[in-house]
Amino acid sequence: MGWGLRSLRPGPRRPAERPRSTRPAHKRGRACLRVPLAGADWPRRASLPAERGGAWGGAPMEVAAMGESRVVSRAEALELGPGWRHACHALLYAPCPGRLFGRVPLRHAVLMQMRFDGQLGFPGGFVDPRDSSLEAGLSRELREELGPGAAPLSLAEGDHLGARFAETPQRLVAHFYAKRLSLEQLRALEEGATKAADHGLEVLGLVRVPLYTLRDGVGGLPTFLSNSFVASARQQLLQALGALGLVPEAELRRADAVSRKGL
Ligand SMILES: O=c1[nH]cnc2c1ncn2[C@H]1C[C@H](O)[C@@H](COP(=O)(O)OP(=O)(O)O)O1
Repeated sequence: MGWGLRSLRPGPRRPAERPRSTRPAHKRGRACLRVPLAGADWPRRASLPAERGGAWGGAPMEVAAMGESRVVSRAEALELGPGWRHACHALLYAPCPGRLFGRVPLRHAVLMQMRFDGQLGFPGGFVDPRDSSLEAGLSRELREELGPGAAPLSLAEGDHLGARFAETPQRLVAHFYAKRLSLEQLRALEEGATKAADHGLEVLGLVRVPLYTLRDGVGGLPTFLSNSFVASARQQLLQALGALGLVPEAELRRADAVSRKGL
């Protein structure tokens, strides 16, 4: 089955499955749900650029206290049929040669956003039945949340990094994309984001993720990871940083462990 409107249309939901809404009034009816994602890493893809080669290797992170979910390819996700909702979010990043305090390499600029609910997440959102494809839905959401500067980004199937689906609390597939920009493009996005329709409403501001760990072993990425993240965003961040080779995996594991122990 190819992409079709039917595959995006949510099926009937039992009232017991309906979560309490924290949505702004204008988006009520479009459910905001936590997606419990855990377990194995996203499949590696031969088509990934060389810099995406880092393998996650050992035990998966965030297994504890997570519900059941499964990895699914983009094509398989589209075969799930009616009754499944799809959400697409994207990690936008750029090489960043600068050094903090003149000595700590910044490595890359990676964008996340502070959401209306006080949690951190990636730009993106639910795909609507009227969107012609997952990527069209993602592009629409990026324009709403990042402003007109997002229009030329044109995320494509090839930028799909992975997806997971879960049956509870609602049948939802969480797709994740990554796109490498130039630092100039990323800066232009940051500057233009205050013109976005959602700015000051659903999106309170863009933030860059610190990809370094400071000398005290806590400042930087470990502290950032101790923030509150929406749904699977924290896991998506860690997996993408590893898969894209933006942070060495040993450092990622350490930052994850430190942030969990309590700072
Ligand atoms: O960054 C994210 N990573 C994974 N899942 C996310 C992220 N942000 C939100 N979500 C979840 C929460 C909801 O179940 C859906 C859609 O949420 P949202 O992006 O707020 O949707 P709209 O912009 O209102 O369309 O994904």
